[in-house]
Amino acid sequence: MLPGNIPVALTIAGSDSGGGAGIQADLKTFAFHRVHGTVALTCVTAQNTQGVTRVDALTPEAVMAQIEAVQTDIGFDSLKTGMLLNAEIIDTVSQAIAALPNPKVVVDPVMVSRTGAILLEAEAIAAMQTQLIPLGQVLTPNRYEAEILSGISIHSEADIHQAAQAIFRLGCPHVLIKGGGFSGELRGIDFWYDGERILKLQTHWVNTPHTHGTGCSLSAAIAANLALGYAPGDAAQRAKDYVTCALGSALSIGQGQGPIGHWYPLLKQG
Ligand SMILES: Nc1ncnc2c1ncn2[C@@H]1O[C@H](COP(=O)(O)OP(=O)(O)O)[C@@H](O)[C@H]1O
Ligand SMILES: Cc1ncc(COP(=O)(O)O)c(N)n1
Repeated sequence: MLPGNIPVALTIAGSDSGGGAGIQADLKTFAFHRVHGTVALTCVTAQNTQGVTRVDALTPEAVMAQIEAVQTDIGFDSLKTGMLLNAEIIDTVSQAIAALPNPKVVVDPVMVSRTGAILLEAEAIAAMQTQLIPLGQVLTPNRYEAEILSGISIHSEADIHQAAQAIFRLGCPHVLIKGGGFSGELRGIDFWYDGERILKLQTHWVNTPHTHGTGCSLSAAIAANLALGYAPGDAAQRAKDYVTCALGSALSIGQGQGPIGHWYPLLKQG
């Protein structure tokens, strides 16, 4: 048995049968941070490296029961939300989070998969904006999600700054706009805004088509680092480093976009 307190994180997200994104990415990320991962599953996707062929939602009651089961026995130091699919699940998850005493919450506002599948119903976007986002400590939209949440179409660094400020006004104190969808010199640069300063989180661009699960893994790594006790800004920088390394070991499996390789630290040990 390990001594001391084991850090625990909870992911409230969907399942990806291909093992690249969703709770599968989250649990791998937690494990590689030596954080015990727990789960409240919101939906099951039939998914592979090429696309999503079916989505089945769990009931909001089933989602709430999972959160309560973890909370009343194991507890958790941080949580992240991923694919929530519909307004009813967002409502339930928001109620559960609002009842927590001192939550460290990362909201990944998952809307569309890399392969173009809808992962959040259009009528649920308002619930995401008004109910869930104000409860988060860190919010991690990609380019598309930042455009939807801010109403600003992003073509330049000035647009990113404007979007970050507009999203900040939704009520989450740290906004990280992710740069996987940017082009030119903005490619791969993430923008961190805390209401005062905009910081660039920059590593290097990895030239691979196998990027499935980068966003899920980034938000899970932020949650893991929050569970480990890091401050939000440090947690974000460490998460960015983690995802960059995992992209460098991405897996060429399936016919489409393979997942990032979480076990790069083991490969390094030989
Ligand atoms: N090819 C790449 N090389 C380096 N970093 C990348 C690459 N693609 C995405 N990233 C990084 O992965 C993280 C997830 O970003 P992004 O792909 O924009 O999110 P999502 O998966 O939600 O669409 C960000 O830190 C982004 O900068
Ligand atoms: C269950 C689930 N959750 C999240 C994503 C987004 O990940 P990506 O942007 O890499 O497709 C996904 N494809 N599936």
